[in-house]
Amino acid sequence: MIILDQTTKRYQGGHEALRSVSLQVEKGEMVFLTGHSGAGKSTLLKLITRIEVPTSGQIRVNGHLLNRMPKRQVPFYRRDIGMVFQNHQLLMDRTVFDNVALPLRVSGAHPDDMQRRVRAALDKVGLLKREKYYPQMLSGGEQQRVGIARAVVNRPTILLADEPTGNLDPLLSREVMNLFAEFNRVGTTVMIASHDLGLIARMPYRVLTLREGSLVRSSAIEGLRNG
Ligand SMILES: Nc1ncnc2c1ncn2[C@@H]1O[C@H](COP(=O)(O)OP(=O)(O)OP(=O)(O)O)[C@@H](O)[C@H]1O
Repeated sequence: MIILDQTTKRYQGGHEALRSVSLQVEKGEMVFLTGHSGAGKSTLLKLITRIEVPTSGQIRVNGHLLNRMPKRQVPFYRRDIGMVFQNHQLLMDRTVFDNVALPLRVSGAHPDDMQRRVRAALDKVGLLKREKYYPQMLSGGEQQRVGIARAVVNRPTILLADEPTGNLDPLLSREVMNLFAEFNRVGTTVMIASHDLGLIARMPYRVLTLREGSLVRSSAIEGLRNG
């Protein structure tokens, strides 16, 4: 579960990226996070991954109070969170297998275990036959799916994505969103920051909307659908 309680984030220089945001995402829920460019979506995801810390207010994730988490505990905490980026941030000189294996190498997994888990993750995103390919040999949609496999290889309970369909055409965007929905169906909590209102409106999930750092709406999307 993700809980923000009157969370404010002011960056150095004084810009208030988030203003007293309170929200709760239930365990096993899938939500979209939307808002204009600069509204604070990435900042919110960075607070949840503990890349940034709030200036005031609290964040609690899976029972951990992030404000008070000692630095040495952060890598362990992050193993339970998968992160997907718009530009997927794959290593272009490594194979698909090695890219997906990266988080397991960092956490010191046993080689046998690594192989099994990388293949399981690639299987889930439909890329089992591409493990020996290099990223540039794949389409944009496939590259994004490698990024998703890497994010889930540690079997995180929370999956976060920052504009994961930003570079994809509508069909591939839909495929990628459906993939997130599949991970959600088996129990993963999913939060996706996205500008793609058309796509979001077609999916049955709660939408959190930020405007200039404030949460302006947290609702089901009936209005959007009917409108
Ligand atoms: N490290 C930083 N230092 C100072 N200001 C920052 C920093 N990171 C973000 N900001 C500012 O905070 C505000 C919110 O940024 P953020 O990246 O969270 O927005 P966003 O909603 O994700 O935008 P986009 O959709 O364009 O990615 C912006 O005004 C941005 O310029």
